[in-house]
Amino acid sequence: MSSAETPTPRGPVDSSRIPRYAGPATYARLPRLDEVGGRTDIAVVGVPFDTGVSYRPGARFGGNAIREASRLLRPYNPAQDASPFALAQVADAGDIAANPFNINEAVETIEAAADDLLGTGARMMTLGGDHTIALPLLRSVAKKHGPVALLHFDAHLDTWDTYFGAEYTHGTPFRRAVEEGILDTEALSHVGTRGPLYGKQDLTDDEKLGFGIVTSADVYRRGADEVADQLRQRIGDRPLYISIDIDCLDPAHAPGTGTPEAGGMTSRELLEILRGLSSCNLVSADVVEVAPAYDHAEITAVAASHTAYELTTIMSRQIAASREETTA
Ligand SMILES: N=C(N)NCCCC(=O)O
Ligand SMILES: [Zn+2]
Ligand SMILES: [Zn+2]
Repeated sequence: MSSAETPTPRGPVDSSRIPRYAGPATYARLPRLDEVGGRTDIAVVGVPFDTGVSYRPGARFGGNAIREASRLLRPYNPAQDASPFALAQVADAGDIAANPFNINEAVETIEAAADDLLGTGARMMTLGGDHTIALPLLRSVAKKHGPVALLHFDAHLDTWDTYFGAEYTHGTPFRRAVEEGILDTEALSHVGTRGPLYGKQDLTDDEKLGFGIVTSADVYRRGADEVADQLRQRIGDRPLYISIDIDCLDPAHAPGTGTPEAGGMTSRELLEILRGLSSCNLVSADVVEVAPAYDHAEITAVAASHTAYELTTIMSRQIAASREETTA
């Protein structure tokens, strides 16, 4: 497509004219999908679903809490020297309506809705919801790209087998994904892992599935830059999916979550690692497990809104770069 045919993206509401606290919240005050003709380069979509949790519920309210907390985001991202909402069209695609009383049906609904969005050519920036939703999202992404590299930021492994006999839960999505062959097992990493496990076997099982682990202590000792370099080398130019459980952060940085664990990363470390991955081929991403009932002063929702902002910036820079390549 020539640049003449590329419409100028419609950006966020101008906060110097309409106070940022006015009006209904979309992510970053961006237009809704219907306001940009149903087509967008990046679709920010909520998944208000938390039937898969093993402890505190409430992540069903996470997406809207992140939208509310994102009102203060500004259009230029100095850390990546980019204006993400000008480089590509980013729009808020609303919520996927998943059945709260039937996990299997919800998983199917989420996959079908993701198929529709990805089918339009959009990349997805999903706001959860509990971590169960990563499985149907990965299924859909793999239909489009083949098995993808996965970076999984989380206190937890989420590669357990079942809970109370249920195979789709927030503790099991990545075991299911490996079993289903939708992940590229040469490039799977957990980042921010910590906390008690059921037994040592959890680690053996996880390693057998193909995962490497960067613990939160590793991040502290080695620093964000070195960790990002190492991850980038492992990922190479593979299509990459990033799944961020906000409980990768220390409860001091993200109290509003369902299964908090002490000793986590700071939000500065998380944002810096993501910035260090800006050259990766990020095809879609999620930020999950924000449970606003346990939040204070929007600490968690603000961290999540900035996390999604860095991810969106990575994607929009790549979209702009590949557009330039095809017009050159
Ligand atoms: N994905 C999250 N947040 N937590 C998984 C914890 C599973 C457990 O209760 O053992
Ligand atoms: Zn977790
Ligand atoms: Zn998780």
